[in-house]
Amino acid sequence: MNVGCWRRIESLMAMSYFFIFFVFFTCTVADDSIVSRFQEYLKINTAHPSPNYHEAANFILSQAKSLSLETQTIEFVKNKPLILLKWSGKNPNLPSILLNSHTDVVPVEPHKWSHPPFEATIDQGNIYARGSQDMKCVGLQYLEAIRRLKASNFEPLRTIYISFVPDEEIGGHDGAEKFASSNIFDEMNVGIMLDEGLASPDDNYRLFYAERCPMWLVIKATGAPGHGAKLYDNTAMENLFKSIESVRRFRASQLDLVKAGVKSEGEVVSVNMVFLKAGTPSPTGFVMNLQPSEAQAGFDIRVPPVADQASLERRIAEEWAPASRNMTYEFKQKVSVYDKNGKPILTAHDGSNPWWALLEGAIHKANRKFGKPEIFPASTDARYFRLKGVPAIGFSPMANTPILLHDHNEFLNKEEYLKGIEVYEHILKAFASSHVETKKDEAIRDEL
Ligand code: MET
Ligand SMILES: [Zn+2]
Ligand SMILES: [Zn+2]
Repeated sequence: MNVGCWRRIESLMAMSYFFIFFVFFTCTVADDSIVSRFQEYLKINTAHPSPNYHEAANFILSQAKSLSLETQTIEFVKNKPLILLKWSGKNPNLPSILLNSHTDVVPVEPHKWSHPPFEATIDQGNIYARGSQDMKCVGLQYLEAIRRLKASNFEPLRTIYISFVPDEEIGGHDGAEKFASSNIFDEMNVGIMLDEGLASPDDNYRLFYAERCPMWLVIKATGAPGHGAKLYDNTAMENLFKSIESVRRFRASQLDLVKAGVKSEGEVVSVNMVFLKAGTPSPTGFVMNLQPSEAQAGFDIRVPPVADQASLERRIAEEWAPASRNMTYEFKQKVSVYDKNGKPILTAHDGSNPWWALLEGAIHKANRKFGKPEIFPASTDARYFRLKGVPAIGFSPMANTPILLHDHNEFLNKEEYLKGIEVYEHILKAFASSHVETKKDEAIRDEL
């Protein structure tokens, strides 16, 4: 080989090194700005009881502007803005796609966190913040996927809406519930909606077709007050404890079904005591030689759509808070697991729902796996949309991630976040290009 030939090989090699370096450098810079935008959103403190909704709204609106999306700010209730974004499809007559996320997060106990919950610190690639899993990740991943689709000149056939709603963590009544029953929503002609799911500790994503419904129960016992030294029947405390024992027996029976592998978490009724309130306060704590005349306990109950909700209500009235034991009860939140025709609220997840196959295909295209469809063990805004007959799938692309929603030290790994964007890119491409005819959930339930 002559010298000239060597030179040419050398310069070709130098060019390819430069090219590889250039691609690597460009990707890293792009990834850094994607992660910075996520951090910016996480730093906005939208924790209850006083979420900073306006700052979150301004941030989302500025992102929407950079993506040339149409925007609408809707206040069904003053100071609780719902941001609705729109990317118009080439065929606006086809049913649209709705991507939903909530902007609020649950409160924190900051001193129990290893990193401050509203600083979005990155430690060993993990982004620590309240909302990193539940569910600011998903909201921004939708937008980042749209950014990439726009950059590749993709044009959706169907219109894509993206909603950022307030108040999910306190029941969604001033957010998704009002939105789903508004004329604005009816006019959107939504054919499929996506909402939140859960992280998965293994490498299978989790997909949800239904959810348990919350029944937040407070039971109250009354009884004659008396001397702290006297043993007698029917005290408020004794009456309450008989109920608590009964609740605990029921709880154990449900947990046993899960432990034995007979049912999954979403298929049993969960009941957890969340507060106890009793006693007569004194400047040093509580009066010790007085048996109180009232005692209360609160329970977070979650009921799967496959359970008999009416019989659970009978159990509450007859065993957990019977009038015969001087007890009363009230629900702080009670959501029916049935629709107006008495059918359980769920989204078809078999061949009758073409969206399901499109979603699974898109996840495979992104080289990811998923497990068997599940019932979401907690509650989401998806139920309001399912109630309107719209198929809804719960999905948060977080594999190989511990489940930390509502926990201390909530985090999401940076690479997992970036991977999720790619997954949504595939899903949106599949959904927005699809011509498939789809049925409303209500029609599918009628056939069941
Ligand atoms: N998503 C929250 C939860 O499951 C809020 C539900 S409101 C009834 O606890
Ligand atoms: Zn959530
Ligand atoms: Zn939550």
